[in-house]
Amino acid sequence: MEKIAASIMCADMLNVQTELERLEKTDCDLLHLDVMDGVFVDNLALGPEWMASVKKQTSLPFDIHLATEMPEKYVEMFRFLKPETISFHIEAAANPILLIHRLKNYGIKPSLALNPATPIEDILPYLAEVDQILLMTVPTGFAGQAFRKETLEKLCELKNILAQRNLHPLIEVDGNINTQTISWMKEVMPDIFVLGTSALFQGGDANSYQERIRTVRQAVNAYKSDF
Ligand SMILES: O=C(CO)[C@H](O)[C@H](O)COP(=O)(O)O
Repeated sequence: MEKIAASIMCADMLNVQTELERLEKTDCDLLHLDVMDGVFVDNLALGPEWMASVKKQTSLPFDIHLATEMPEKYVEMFRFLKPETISFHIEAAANPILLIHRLKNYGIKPSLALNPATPIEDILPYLAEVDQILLMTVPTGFAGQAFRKETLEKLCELKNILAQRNLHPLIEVDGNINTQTISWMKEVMPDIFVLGTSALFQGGDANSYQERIRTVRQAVNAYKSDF
């Protein structure tokens, strides 16, 4: 079954404990945590001490996205949190294969993050080595951006390549994911949907998180059954 991840950088940062309690009451599968270094992207987000406090308040597995230069350094900084997955950007890694193997040795699933501007060819040599591919559907860095429609072609191409090579890393999509943008993916359904401001944390009644997640799941199931 497809998984839902909640992107915590989009939550109400002045009420994180309450936000986590609300998420605990939903059937969300993962907590997506973006690390931004102000260099790889023009934004700063989420440090290890803060994540350690979050970990004490939630049972949701961590899905960390390193939107950073030098992911090798950040893997060392964040591995004590025992995340399920760490995604890093191929262009930022000094030696991707070494980092993939190091993550595996640490018991963390390696994932490659792909920005809309990064060609798919850049990750092809590593597809057989990773558990996940984080396909960014907006340029990494900021919540609340518009969906980049050209990433749909990339999703399609990636699915085809994986099928041709009989490889099965999970495909995670992140950036303006909601029922409308999911409808555009119906022919090439990804495996994990990261929900941020667009489908989950936008204003309104925060008690309806479960309802919003249910709506997304229903959309995924409905579009899947169309194909
Ligand atoms: O990766 C991110 C930003 O780079 C966020 O996880 C993502 O943008 C959240 O979703 P939304 O676009 O709906 O705010």
